[in-house]
Amino acid sequence: MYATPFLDLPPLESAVGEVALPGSKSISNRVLLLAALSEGTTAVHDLLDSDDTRVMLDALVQLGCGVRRIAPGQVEIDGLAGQPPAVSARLFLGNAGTAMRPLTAALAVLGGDFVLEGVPRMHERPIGDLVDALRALGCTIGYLGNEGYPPLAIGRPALHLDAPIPVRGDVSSQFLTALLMALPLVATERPVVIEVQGELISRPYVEITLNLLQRFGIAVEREGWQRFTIPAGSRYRSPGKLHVEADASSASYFIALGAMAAVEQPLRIRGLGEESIQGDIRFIDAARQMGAVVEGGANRLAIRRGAWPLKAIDIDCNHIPDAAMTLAVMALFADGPSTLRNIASWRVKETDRIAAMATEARKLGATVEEGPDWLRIHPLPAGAWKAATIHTYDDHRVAMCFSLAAFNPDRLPVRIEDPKCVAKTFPDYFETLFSVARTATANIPVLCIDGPTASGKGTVAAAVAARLGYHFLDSGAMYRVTALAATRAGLAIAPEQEAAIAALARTLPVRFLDGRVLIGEDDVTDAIRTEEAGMNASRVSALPAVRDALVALQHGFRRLPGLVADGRDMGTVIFPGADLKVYLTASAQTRAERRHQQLLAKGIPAKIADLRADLEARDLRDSSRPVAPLKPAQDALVLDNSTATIEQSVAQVVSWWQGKRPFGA
Ligand SMILES: Nc1ncnc2c1ncn2[C@@H]1O[C@H](COP(=O)(O)OP(=O)(O)O)[C@@H](O)[C@H]1O
Ligand SMILES: Nc1ccn([C@H]2C[C@H](O)[C@@H](COP(=O)(O)OP(=O)(O)O)O2)c(=O)n1
Repeated sequence: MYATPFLDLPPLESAVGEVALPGSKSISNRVLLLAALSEGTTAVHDLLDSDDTRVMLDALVQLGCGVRRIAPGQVEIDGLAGQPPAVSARLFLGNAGTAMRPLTAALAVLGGDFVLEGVPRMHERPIGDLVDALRALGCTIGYLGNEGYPPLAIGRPALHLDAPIPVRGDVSSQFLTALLMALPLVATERPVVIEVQGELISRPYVEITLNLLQRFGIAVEREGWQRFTIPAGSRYRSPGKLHVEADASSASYFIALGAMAAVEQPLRIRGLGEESIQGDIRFIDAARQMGAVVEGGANRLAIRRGAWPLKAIDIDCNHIPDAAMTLAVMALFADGPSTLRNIASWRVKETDRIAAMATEARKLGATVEEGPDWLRIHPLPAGAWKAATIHTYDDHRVAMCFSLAAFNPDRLPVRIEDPKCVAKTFPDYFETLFSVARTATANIPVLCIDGPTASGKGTVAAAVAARLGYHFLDSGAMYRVTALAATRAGLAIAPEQEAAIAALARTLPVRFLDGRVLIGEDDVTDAIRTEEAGMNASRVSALPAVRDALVALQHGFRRLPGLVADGRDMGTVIFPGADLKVYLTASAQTRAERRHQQLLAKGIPAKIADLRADLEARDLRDSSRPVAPLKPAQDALVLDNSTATIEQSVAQVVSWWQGKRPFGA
């Protein structure tokens, strides 16, 4: 997951390969609650691991369920067997509507002493229609903040279930889902009837609910979409084991990606097929209408580009409310204006999604019209795109949708603010995108920090990489590893052995893993950091054939979404076209003192004067060698940080970087 303030997506050109998607959010949270309400233990497989499922699991633990995390994506839940949980509890449900609504209904019907609350945005998402329906059947629910919104206080009910229970269906189908999951708990002696008032929106989500209720032993009778009867004698029973399908809404981004960018070979999705029980699978039909070629199997999809530009679409999105947001970005690549209708529910989601999609698409240069429950997006022709900073409103879908704008024909990067908001349903969304997206190497940004030893290059470069979410190349480590391997192989570090050392360097099984450096399985992280290893690295680095041998390895670090590289010749030789080159330096005395501190911290005694003499010798060798000597690139910005702190140095480099980006202030 990218926990950076923003993530810059370089211009992307095509997509190929296969993705495995996280489990469905809708199915995951329903299954967790049903398992909690059932008799018996349920083993849930392929469960989505995200913010929303985490708050649900935490709530279930607080309510007294046995929850065992067996492996990533696998939990076992010991059900409460329909008994009221013994404890009173204060449940924090984040911004998870799929936890707030069903838990409100279930706990209100079971009764107890509960408070249900969430993040500030959750307290702006209406729940009054559900509360009204629950109060009408005798539940005790109070508002602790604003009337009609969480947080809620739940007490003990005096239920009367003889008359049909009315619930509004035109704001959110989650209210009906919540009642359908709660009322089997009290339909023991008599049937319970729910009547939907108004047109029921998002029916496919209700179908998921009915399908899962069936799996847990409850056969709801349905008359049209107006009347639902939960039969007398209903009792939740665990199905034992249950697999969660991959999330069809998450799949929409990759279906769109295939439609836009899988030109020669299809993009493949695992864990989801056309027969999915999730309504958002019908996004496939919309994508096909826009020109995508989609082939589906039982548990897989393959998508590639058909019509290009995509065909404009005019569509009622009631049946695919979440996935339809993806169409709004696809519409930028269409052959005419596209209209998305019947999307009033977007206004009360994680954010006002109609406003958000319109505002952010306009930043890209698009013309967008919006109404109370519709959105019309005009295509953006080549030459008219702008490099935009996309605000994401703590809404995972806004972030994921707009990542597709990186495929713009003008080859402009797209900045996504607060990329970690995708954690709500798809924590590794961007990593997954980068695993299948392709672009010319020249499009991948590189930032070089060169300079003499102990100037702080490594420290500053690693911090800048972390700040930007970029990869980090410590090129000095490659010379250090080569020198160590040569010494261990009994080779003298001298010109006579140049060819042999170069051959060794070319086939060296070196790996960089979470800050550790490995040769094969051998962890050499500490062994390459000694002063002697540094001096040997300097010697080995003066051999031209060795430098040659390490070029490809260094170029290999230039991967999406970008690279920060530190060394001696990053800006002059290895990445001469880098977007930003910094030459970091400090006085010899300051650098000797820094090394001294560094060694002391490791418990290695040293004299500052000796260290200074050594580093001056190393500076001289590194800068006087004929091949790739240490010197500032012609277009490098020089930063002497003798009197600056690490944080100030990092801030300066990041500020220079921002100045090079096309996003404006
Ligand atoms: N202003 C500063 N900028 C960068 N590093 C500093 C600064 N002040 C002290 N240091 C310390 O200097 C030491 C050398 O930094 P390092 O990144 O290893 O240098 P290099 O990679 O250039 O050899 C580290 O212990 C680092 O924490
Ligand atoms: N891009 C690079 C990086 C390092 N080297 C050589 C020269 C250096 O003295 C050694 C060790 O580099 P390293 O960056 O690890 O050393 P310091 O941390 O600056 O002491 O490798 C190089 O020639 N080219």
